[in-house]
Amino acid sequence: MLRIEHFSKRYKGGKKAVDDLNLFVEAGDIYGFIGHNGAGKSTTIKSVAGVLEFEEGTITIDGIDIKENPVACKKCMAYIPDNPDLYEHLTGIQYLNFIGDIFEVEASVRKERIQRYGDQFALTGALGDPVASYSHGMKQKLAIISALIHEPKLMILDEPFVGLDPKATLLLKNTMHEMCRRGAAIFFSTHVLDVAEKLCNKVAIIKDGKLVVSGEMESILKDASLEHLFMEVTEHEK
Ligand SMILES: Nc1ncnc2c1ncn2[C@@H]1O[C@H](COP(=O)(O)OP(=O)(O)OP(=O)(O)O)[C@@H](O)[C@H]1O
Repeated sequence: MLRIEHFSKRYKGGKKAVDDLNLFVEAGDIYGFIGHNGAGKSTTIKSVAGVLEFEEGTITIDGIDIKENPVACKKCMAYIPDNPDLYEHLTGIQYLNFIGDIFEVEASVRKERIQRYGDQFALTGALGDPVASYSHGMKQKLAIISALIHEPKLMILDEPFVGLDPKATLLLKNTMHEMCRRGAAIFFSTHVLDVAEKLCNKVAIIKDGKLVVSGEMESILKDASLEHLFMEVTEHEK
């Protein structure tokens, strides 16, 4: 579903933020991406989402190259940044309809999904209010609902659990499972290692722009915890 091959990114005047990264996410995967602050997670995620240019390597989504055909890639994925920049002057429902228009989701299908996800995430009552009046968690929920409107094959999320209340956290986890059961794939960054350990079937650890561990959670961890492994590889490995 997502193939990142020999991907490197250098910001102007800086060292490589990501260096020769190879990572493969398959349909049905919930793939966690972890690393210290500044390790290169957001840089990778933004490049996959097609919002950051890069010079080295290839990224394909469902077999489509993000550089060659960014629009086709964006049609089959959803990206939720760590701090969603929503249109504050719109109401929640206007925003969802705007996203529905962009992704050409048919009106009756859209209505049903907005109702279902709005109810699930307890946001239906606030959809008539301007986004500017939402709390951080409400904006996160709106961004999640907008991502689900077109049933993406790949969902990419940067720190999705920050700011969500326990109920919304559980709902998001359930939604991720549900998406994967119908053959979609999820790739997300997080600092919450116990959530990643329980939720993900695969994990990758990045350190100073380089991948240090990746693969099936069970075979990587053996009897250790993800926290233990993370500390071991990020503190000791050069
Ligand atoms: N716009 C930018 N211009 C220059 N350097 C940048 C820019 N964005 C990120 N960097 C640098 O690239 C490296 C990787 O940053 P990135 O944001 O990808 O890390 P991260 O793993 O997402 O960190 P965090 O967990 O703090 O969000 C860091 O050294 C950072 O300083």
